[in-house]
Amino acid sequence: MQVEPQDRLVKADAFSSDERAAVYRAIETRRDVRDQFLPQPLPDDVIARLLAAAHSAPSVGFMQPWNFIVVRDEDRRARVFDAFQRANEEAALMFEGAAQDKYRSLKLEGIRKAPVSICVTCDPTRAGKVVLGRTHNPRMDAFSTVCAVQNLWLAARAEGVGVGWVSIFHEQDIKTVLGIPDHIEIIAWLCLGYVDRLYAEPELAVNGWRQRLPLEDLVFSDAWGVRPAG
Ligand SMILES: Cc1cc2c(cc1C)N(C[C@H](O)[C@H](O)[C@H](O)COP(=O)(O)O)c1[nH]c(=O)[nH]c(=O)c1N2
Repeated sequence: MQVEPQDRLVKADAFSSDERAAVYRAIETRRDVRDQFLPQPLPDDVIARLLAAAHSAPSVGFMQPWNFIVVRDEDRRARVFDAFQRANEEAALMFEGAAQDKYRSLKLEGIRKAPVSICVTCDPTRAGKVVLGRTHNPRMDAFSTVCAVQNLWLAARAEGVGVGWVSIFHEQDIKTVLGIPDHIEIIAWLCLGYVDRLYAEPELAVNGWRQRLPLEDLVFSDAWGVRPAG
């Protein structure tokens, strides 16, 4: 007997209030971690769960364009740190005066302190030339990969694992260190390790770099610029 697609539907009730609270707690207390990493290694089964969470992400045309390079090797991480340092100096020079001093005072990576890093990449060729849903915006493959990163980030919060996203480097430098082919795009360098303390607010807000915008300033009603009534 043929199984019709609708026979594959399963019950989708709302979560219990405890389950909901857990989801929102992960979302609200997730932080970008630079310095709070504890030295103990992440067990393989924890890494496997985080990668499974990432791999559960939505993707355009179910393209699943991601790869995950788990980097434990200290020498490679040291070379990535060197690439960060070079780029970070270039970045500092893009700010002027007091902002440059402030920028230099910020901690913006935990590449060597975190016991493991995961480089998340996007393969634009994963599902052939024409991909359902990506026909009119090729960047949708990268957006899909970012969804995988966010899944991993939230799952990590629930596991007591901190994640720090580092993007201050020339992509080619990291490709050279990890042997990544030319056509693959690097989406994220993630530093991972157990944490027992996290900032209650984004570290950049705590350090006075930039504050969270009021949500109501960002929400429009029906058309751009139209504020919701009331
Ligand atoms: C695409 C992308 C790239 C980066 C980041 C994030 C994202 C989404 N963030 C982390 C960023 O600073 C942080 O998410 C915000 O400051 C908000 O803080 P919480 O994540 O809520 O703690 C980040 N942080 C950092 O210290 N160095 C970096 O290179 C980057 N790069």
